[in-house]
Amino acid sequence: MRDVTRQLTPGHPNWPGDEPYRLEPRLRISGGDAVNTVLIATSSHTGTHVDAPFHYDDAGLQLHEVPLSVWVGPCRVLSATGFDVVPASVLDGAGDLPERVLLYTGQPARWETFPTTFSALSPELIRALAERGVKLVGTDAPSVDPLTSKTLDAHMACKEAGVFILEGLDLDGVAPGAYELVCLPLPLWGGDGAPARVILR
Ligand SMILES: N[C@@H](CC(=O)c1ccccc1NC=O)C(=O)O
Ligand SMILES: [Zn+2]
Ligand SMILES: [Zn+2]
Repeated sequence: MRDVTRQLTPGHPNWPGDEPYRLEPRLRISGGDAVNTVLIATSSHTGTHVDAPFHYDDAGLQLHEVPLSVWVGPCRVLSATGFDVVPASVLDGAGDLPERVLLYTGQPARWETFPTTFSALSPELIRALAERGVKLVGTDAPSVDPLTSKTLDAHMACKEAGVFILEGLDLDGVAPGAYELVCLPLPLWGGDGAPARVILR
């Protein structure tokens, strides 16, 4: 079993301008309360997280409308390092693919700062995955589109092809191959996405 989740730490690098993860103390035993509690604050797109289609499509499914079966089941890890934009040719010779494909683009296990230059996925790759029956694409990069994209071409290709998105994985040192993916997003009603705990086994 391998945990491929980025640990959320206070100040975890975030999409520029977005809300960082933090815990704001509410009740404190040290202050005379019976228990400790916190307010959990974070963007829905911090660290390892899923996108619900509503993130990039007003008419798309919100998180509670996406079946858990999307996120759990057979998957393949493919290596796709060294690209600005990952081309469809990374699937050459990959054979039959399961419904979930995770791409290692070379991101390190820990982000000290937000990686502003990362590998995006090409719309052609998204379409080629969908043609092979893939329903979920995952990446170790913070997004499937480049940081400065205004048109979100890969997200739009996912919308058109019905491919769900998992972002911000830690795939450093994971051997390419076949696994079972267990990705459990927080059950946030109405969410456009959510942090997820993700393991491979
Ligand atoms: N596409 C990125 C997030 C993203 O685009 C974003 C996240 C927070 C605030 C603004 C964002 N994009 C704005 O154009 C993602 O899915 O994680
Ligand atoms: Zn996201
Ligand atoms: Zn996204």
